Amino acid sequence: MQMKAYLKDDGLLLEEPLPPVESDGHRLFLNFGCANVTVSTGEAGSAVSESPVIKFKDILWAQPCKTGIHNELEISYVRKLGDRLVACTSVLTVYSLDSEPQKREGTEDTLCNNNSATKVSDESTIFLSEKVLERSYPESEPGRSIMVIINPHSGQGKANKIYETKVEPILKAAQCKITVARTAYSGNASDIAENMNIDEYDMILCASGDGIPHEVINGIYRREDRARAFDKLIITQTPSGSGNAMSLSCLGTLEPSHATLELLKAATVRNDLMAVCTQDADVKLSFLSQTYGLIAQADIGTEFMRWVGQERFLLGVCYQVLSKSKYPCRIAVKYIARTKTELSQYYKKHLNDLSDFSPLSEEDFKLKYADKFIGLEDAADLSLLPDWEPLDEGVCSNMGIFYSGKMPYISKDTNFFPAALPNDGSIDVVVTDVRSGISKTVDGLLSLDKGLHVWKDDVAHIKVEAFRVIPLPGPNDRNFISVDGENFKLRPFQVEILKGIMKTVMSGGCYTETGFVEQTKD
Ligand SMILES: Nc1ncnc2c1ncn2[C@@H]1O[C@H](COP(=O)(O)OP(=O)(O)OP(=O)(O)O)[C@@H](O)[C@H]1O
Repeated sequence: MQMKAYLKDDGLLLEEPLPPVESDGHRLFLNFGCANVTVSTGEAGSAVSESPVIKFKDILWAQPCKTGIHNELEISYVRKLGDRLVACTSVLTVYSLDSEPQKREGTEDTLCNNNSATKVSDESTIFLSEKVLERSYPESEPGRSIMVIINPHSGQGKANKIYETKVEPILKAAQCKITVARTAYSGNASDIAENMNIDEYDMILCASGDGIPHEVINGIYRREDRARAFDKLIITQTPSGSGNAMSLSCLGTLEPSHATLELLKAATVRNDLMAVCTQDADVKLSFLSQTYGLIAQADIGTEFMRWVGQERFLLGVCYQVLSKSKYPCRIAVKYIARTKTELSQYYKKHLNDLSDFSPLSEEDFKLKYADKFIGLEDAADLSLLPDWEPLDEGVCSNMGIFYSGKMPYISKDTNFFPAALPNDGSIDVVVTDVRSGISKTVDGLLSLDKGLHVWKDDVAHIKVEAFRVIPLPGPNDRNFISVDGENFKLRPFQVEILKGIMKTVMSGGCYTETGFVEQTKD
């Protein structure tokens, strides 16, 4: 006999709690007579069910059971096993939760009741599974068609294993149509995105670090039908690299199986992108950040230490701070909010802005300021941009960090842009001055997890529509510019916002909570 389950508002109430799930590291055991269990690999562990409810938020798929027995459904769902989620499938006899069946007569809930347990017709079984699916995907679509792009070299080379053990079992249990491509060279993800048949897919899932989403948006940007392609495809990430800002900022997790569940269930949001151009007309899109100075040195300048793992960045930051390195430059901006008070007011005003889903056109890719920079004899010449303003020369000559970004979390515990908003048409910029001294710099860096650094007096925090950075010769032998965590040739560059170009998914329809609204002053 199958386990009975009752349809409730938040999920399926089982007659008794689910039995424990156990894993020996290779196989998954679920000691449950009526359960089919997906085989998984990964770490060993066990999970005991506290609740007898399979919540809709954990349900991946529901379909009439192959046995053809009425109101028997095959339900796939995730369960917690240690820190991660595993996919399970159970056959359940589903009834509505109806302690008073007479009240429900003539309504859809007469499908079933827990007293009389009446079997329903074939049609009702289909209806029942559709109802479960509908409730399980209130903000998204079940069974999406996904192009998965894995960078086997991401992080410490574990992206393949992470995908196969933590991501794919959940996608398969959710009946997604999956095509897997593994990158064979740097730039391969761009080529895939440029040439893929967009009609076959709903989503591009980057099983990688942030380098692959960066390549994907640039591959799509090169397409002749880029407006239609950006309109059609959702771009998302399961974390597998050393930098996974997209999953942290949009899906709120660095754990690949949790990210997979989130990306299946989360709401679609339009996110701004940034166009980064140089004077020789080279335009690259960026979804995350551009940085010059301390952070770029700590990131790109420590590439030779990749074997160290994520700690290499921290080591790089410590070295830069202790050596009091400065990175002279000139910066000009087109302000949106120039003071912290203005920025707070702006943030509150735009916090609940909704995505505009009207179709994109070539107009949306038109750059407003690029032609006033490309080919300019003197990169510092602002005469063609009367609304732009140079940043303080003293600060720029003693600059420690220049960091501009779109998404709030750039890495674990680093809430660098707590005031970032997905589609408001602004770029957040943070600039520090090395004259404030090591202790203040360290104090600022220690406040990064809560995003409190932006409130420090000696940290400039502004919102802009566009900006220009001109690196100047300084005391260091080798300086770097990083765009989305990738090395960008050292030269003057200009960035402007492209509003709402990229479709992605975000838990709750917004960026991961940063705490900025609580900190804003009136
Ligand atoms: N097969 C490949 N061989 C070499 N490089 C590759 C290959 N596939 C992708 N790449 C490059 O690897 C880089 C890093 O990718 P990704 O962001 O996925 O990993 P990561 O570990 O987070 O990297 P990073 O340390 O740069 O943040 C990208 O710039 C991409 O172009």
